[in-house]
Amino acid sequence: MRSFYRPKIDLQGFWKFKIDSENVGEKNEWGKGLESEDIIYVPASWNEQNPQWDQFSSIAWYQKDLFVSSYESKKAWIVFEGAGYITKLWINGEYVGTHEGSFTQFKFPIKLNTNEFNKIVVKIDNTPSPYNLPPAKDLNIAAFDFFNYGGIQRPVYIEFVDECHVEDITVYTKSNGHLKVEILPECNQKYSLRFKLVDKEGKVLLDEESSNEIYEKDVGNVTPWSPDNPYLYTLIVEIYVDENLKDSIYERIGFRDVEVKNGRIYLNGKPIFLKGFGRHEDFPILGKFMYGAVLVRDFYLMRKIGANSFRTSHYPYSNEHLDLADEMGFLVILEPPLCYSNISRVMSQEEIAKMFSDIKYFEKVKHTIKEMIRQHKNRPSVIMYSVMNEPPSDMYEVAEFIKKEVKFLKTLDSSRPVTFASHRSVRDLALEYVDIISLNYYHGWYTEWGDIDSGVRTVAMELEEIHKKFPEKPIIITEFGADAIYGLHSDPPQMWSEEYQSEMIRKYIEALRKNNYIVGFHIWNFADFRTPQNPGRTILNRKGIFTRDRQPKSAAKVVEELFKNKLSS
Ligand SMILES: Cc1cc(=O)oc2cc(O[C@@H]3O[C@H](C(=O)O)[C@@H](O)[C@H](O)[C@H]3O)ccc12
Repeated sequence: MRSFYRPKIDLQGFWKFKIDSENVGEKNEWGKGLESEDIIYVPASWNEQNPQWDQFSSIAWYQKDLFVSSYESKKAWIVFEGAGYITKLWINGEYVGTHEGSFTQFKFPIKLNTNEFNKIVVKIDNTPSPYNLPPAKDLNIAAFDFFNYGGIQRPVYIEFVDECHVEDITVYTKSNGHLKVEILPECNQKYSLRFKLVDKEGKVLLDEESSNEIYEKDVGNVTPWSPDNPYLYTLIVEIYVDENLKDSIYERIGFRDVEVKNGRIYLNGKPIFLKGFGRHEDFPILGKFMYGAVLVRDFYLMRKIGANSFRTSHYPYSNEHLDLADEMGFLVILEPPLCYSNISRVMSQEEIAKMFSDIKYFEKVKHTIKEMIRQHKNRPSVIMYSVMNEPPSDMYEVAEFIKKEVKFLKTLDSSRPVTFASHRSVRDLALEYVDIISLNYYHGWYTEWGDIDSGVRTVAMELEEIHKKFPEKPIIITEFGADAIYGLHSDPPQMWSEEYQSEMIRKYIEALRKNNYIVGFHIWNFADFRTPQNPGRTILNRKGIFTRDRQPKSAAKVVEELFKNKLSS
């Protein structure tokens, strides 16, 4: 939800910074102000801004001093689009609140002093823990294969609103022009609402008043949203008291339907085939902040190659990231920060069973999923949810957790299909709980290494077995790929060479595309990205078909040919 109307102070820029390795800041009342000469830029992860902070994954403090002249009778809140892992806030020495989780937006109501400087002090605790989402033991022993960047990593700003305002809206659309909007107003006075729908050319299609918090309308002849024509409308909701405008918010919406039937995924009544990538938010020096220009380059590269889709592996991406998916017509599988690929490095089997049976852990997961859906539910690009990545779901306790999680998610949003990315193949006990089966395969890399043909045969056999068991469910290959060091060549193709990566991707797609129950291929990964240090990684995971600075490896041409000529749309 965005607004052209609410006054806003962007807190992007240089902040005071102080490392607190011993966690003494709270005891010494650093919330009242920091003594430090260190400077940091927001938004961006702290790690690569100074080599001394690179391997630092503990506690650090930020401070911004802000002169506020006046903000009349408005309410103020501070919005963090993403910071963490644990964020604590003080304003002028007063503790305000705490938030857990790095990848979802949150806000705190705040009181600012006028005609003087206000001290905004933030404590970030990015200490890895097995109970974090996602779990880790330390910087290099994590259940996930991406670097544990920390800090205020996404935009942060102060927004001013009237006491009477729109707190949230939920939008449902259909490709035939049906529109339903649920409003959550916060207002102690008698109010009225106004709904406006404006098309791309600026033509006002609707302008209606209503006192009802549910607004439903057949708009009529709309242009549906699709990857070929990602047509967006602007929906504006205004709230009035005695004819006086109190708040105005907007959403960019698309009219589209998603359905799973007859073993396929349908968008606006037509079967779709997903061609794309698992991605990461990762860029040199910025860490987990994706600068808008980098996103634009990424999306043009994906478009050039013929991709139409990606998964937000392995956490919900930033607002700007998904704004661009809406604007440029990419189909998104939205995933919460639940990634368990290497969980056995972090905890024992008994500990895993205990964690997944723990009601407190489930409550934490529910809370994060709620935040993720609230933030991204109105996006036309989001066509399905992946509830987690690579859980050890050959264990009964984990499969039961997934069953509960899927059920919970559907109570929040039943309009989109649900999946999870499995790497347990035929041994997975949770495939029955999802609408679409998603499988990650690395035969030819982690197993049958050096022998792509044998790897592909194994995958083909396992797929047949899974399809026989669930003949009605569409299957997406959500991960497959091989590391390639840019500039390393080998004839014949050998592991880590550009040729091996190209061959692996080509052979997987050529062999498996014949199975008509497969409805998508996502290559792992779009670009190289930073990982924890371990003997299997050379600072980066090199499975990108682009380098970390977005230059193409040989595989990029191969993928373009496959996506454009060998796979249907
Ligand atoms: C050691 C290992 C074996 C295996 O068969 O699969 C596998 C998968 C792993 O994680 C997933 O794959 C990507 C990768 O390894 O390149 C990760 O980057 C991704 O986040 C994971 O979904 C890790 C290790 C193994």
